Amino acid sequence: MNTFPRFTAKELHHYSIFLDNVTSRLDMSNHMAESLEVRLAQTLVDQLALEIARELPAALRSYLLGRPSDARNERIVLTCKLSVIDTRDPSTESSQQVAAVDITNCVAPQPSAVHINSDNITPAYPSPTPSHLSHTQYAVACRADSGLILPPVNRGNSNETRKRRCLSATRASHQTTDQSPLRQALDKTPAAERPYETTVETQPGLPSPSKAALDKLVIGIWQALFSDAGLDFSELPQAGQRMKELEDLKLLKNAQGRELDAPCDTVFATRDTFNRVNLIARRISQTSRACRAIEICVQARLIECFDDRVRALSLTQSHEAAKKCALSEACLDFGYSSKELRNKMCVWRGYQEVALRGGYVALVFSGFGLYRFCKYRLAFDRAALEKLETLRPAFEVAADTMHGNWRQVLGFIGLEQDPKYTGHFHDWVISGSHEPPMPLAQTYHRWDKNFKYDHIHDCVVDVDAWGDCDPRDTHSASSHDMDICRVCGERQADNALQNECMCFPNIYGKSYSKPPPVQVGRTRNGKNNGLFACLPFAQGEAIGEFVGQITSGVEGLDVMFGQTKQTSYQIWQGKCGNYTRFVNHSCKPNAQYEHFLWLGKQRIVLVSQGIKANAEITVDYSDVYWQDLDKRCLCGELECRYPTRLRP
Ligand SMILES: C[S@@+](CC[C@H](N)C(=O)[O-])C[C@H]1O[C@@H](n2cnc3c(N)ncnc32)[C@H](O)[C@@H]1O
Repeated sequence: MNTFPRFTAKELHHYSIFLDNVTSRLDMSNHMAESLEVRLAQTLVDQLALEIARELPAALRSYLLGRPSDARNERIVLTCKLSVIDTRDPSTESSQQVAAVDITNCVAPQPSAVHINSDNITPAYPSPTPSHLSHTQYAVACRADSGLILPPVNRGNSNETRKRRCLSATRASHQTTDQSPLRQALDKTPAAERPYETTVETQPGLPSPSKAALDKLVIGIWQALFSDAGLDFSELPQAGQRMKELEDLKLLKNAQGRELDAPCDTVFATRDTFNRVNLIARRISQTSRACRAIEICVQARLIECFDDRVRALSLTQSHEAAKKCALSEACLDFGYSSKELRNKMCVWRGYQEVALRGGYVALVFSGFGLYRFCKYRLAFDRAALEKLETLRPAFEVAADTMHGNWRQVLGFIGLEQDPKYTGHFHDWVISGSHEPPMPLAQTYHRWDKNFKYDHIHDCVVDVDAWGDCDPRDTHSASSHDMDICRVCGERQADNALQNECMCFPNIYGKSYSKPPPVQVGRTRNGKNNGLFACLPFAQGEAIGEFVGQITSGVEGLDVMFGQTKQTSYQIWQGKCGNYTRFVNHSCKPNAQYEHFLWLGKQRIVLVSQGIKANAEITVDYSDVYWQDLDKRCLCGELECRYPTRLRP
C-alpha cells in the first residue's frame, strides 16, 4: 500500500491570499465573513474534487509506470480523499473521499457529490471556522493498494486504425515481452530529444496536477495555431455589419428547397443556404475570437497598470491602503462592487502571468482553456510558468508565420506590432533552450554557406532526368479508373467536395491549407535538426507526404528510393521539399513511410505509429541506408543497431 500527496497548501497559495484579502479588507459582519469563507472553501473543495476526478486516470498510469517491474502483476486500487487540516493543530485533520478509480475496468472516476447551498453555510465537508481558516491547509491523498492488474483496454481498435493497418504490410513491431501489457501500451514513444520539453517537478512516476492542466492549455494553443480558422480583425470596425448578417440568418430560415429523394412534402435547407450559413458562422466566430483575444490582452494589461497605480499610490501611503485605493478607483470606472472586481481581477492576474511568461501569443491563441487555467490556478507553479516561457518562441514562430495579423491585438495595448519571424513556418528552427529560434539556413552554414531551401507542397519532376514524364505514374494511357482508391475502393479527387477516399484525409482531397502540427527543432546530440510533433499523432495517422525533387542517378546523398512496376526513381530533398526532410533515423522509430496511390501516382506517406506531443518524429532508415556508411547512429535507443559502427 502506498500513500502519496496530490495537492498541498502550496498549490492553494493564491486561494489563501484571496481568502485573507476577503476577510481582512471587506468590512463584513462576522456572519457574512463566515458564510463567504465557507462558500469559497466549498467551491475550492468542489473544484479539487473535479480536478482529481479528471486527473486520476493519468496519475494512475504514471504511477504504474514508475513501479518496479517485479510489482507489475499486482492489482492497484486507487482512492482519493481530501483532507482539511488546521496547521495550528494537525490533530484536527478530517477528511472525506472525493474520488476512486476502478483500474480493472479503466473506469473514469466520479467525485462523490459535494453539495453546498449558498443559503446554508453548513458544508458537506468538515466545516472550517473563520478563526482557523487562514491557517488551514488542504491536502489530497491518493492511496494505492496492490493486487492484480488486468490487461489494458485495447486502444488501437477504431475503424480508422484498422483501415490504416491494412495499408502497411511491413508495420514494424516493437513490443517487448519483459514488460506488463499496460506498460507496453503506455510506453511506446521513445526517449526522444524534445526541444520544448521542460521538467515538471514531481515525485517519480506521479504526474503533477499542474502538468496535466498546463498540457491541456498548451494543446489548446497549438490546436488554435494549426487551425484554419484565423483571427479576423479587419471585421471589427464593422461590428454593426455582423448584426446585419444575423438578420440575414433570419432570412436563411425561408431559403429551403426540395431534395430529389425526399417525400414531396419535405423541404430541406438548400446547398446554397447551407454554404451561406457556414460562411456566416465562420466569419462570426472569427470576429468573436478576435474580440475575445483583445479582451483578454486588455485585461492582462489592466493588471500591469493596476500594479503600477498601486506603486504610485504607495509613495504617499501604506501598500495596503494604496491597493484599496486603486481598487476603489477601478470599481468606480467599472461600476462593479469591489467583490466583483476582485474576483475578476484574480482571473485577469492569471492572464497577466501567462502573458508575462508565455507571451501575449499564448493569450491570443489559448481558447477557452485559459479561463479555467487562470481561475482555478492549480497549474500556477514555477515549473508550469517556466514551460510556457520555453514554448513562447515556438508559439511566436507559428503565429507570425501562419497568422500574420495576430500582432494587431498588441496594437490595442500599445505594444510593438511588427512580426519577429517572417517567411515560411519551417524556415525557423526552435532551440528548446533559452536560445531564440534560428533561421533554417543558418543551421546548415557549417556545411553550405549558401544554403537555401524551397518549401513545396507537391513533388517536382527533374526534367533533365525524366523529361516530361513522371516515373510515379502507375496507370496506362487506356486505364480510366485511376481515381479509384486501391485500398478503400472510393473515388479520389483533389477537390474536397468530390473526394470520397478517406485513407489519408489530412493530406489528400482537402480544402484547408495549414501544415500538420510539426515544427523543425534542434536536436541535442549531433543530429543537427529534427522534426518534432507539437500535438500527438494517433497510430495510423498520416503526418505528410514525402515531397521533393523526382530524379534519378543521385549518389552519395540522402535520397528516398521509389519503385513502380515500370521503373524506379529517387526523391531528393536537398534543395526543395517539405518538413519530412527533417525526419531523423531511430532504431526504435515512432513513424514509418508507406506507399499510397493517389490519382494513379505513387506517393510516399509518413505515417505515425503513435506519437506523443513534443516527441521527435523518427523513422527507421533501414539497413540498406546504414550498411555502407561510416556514420555512427545517434538515436540513443537501447536497441540501436549502429551505435559505434565504422565502414568495414
Ligand atoms: C534527412 S536528414 C534529417 C535531418 C537532418 N538531421 C538535418 O539536420 O538536416 C538525414 C541526415 O540526418 C542525420 N541523421 C539522421 N538520423 C541520424 C541518426 N540516427 N544518427 C546520426 N545522424 C542522423 C544524418 O546526417 C543524415 O544524413
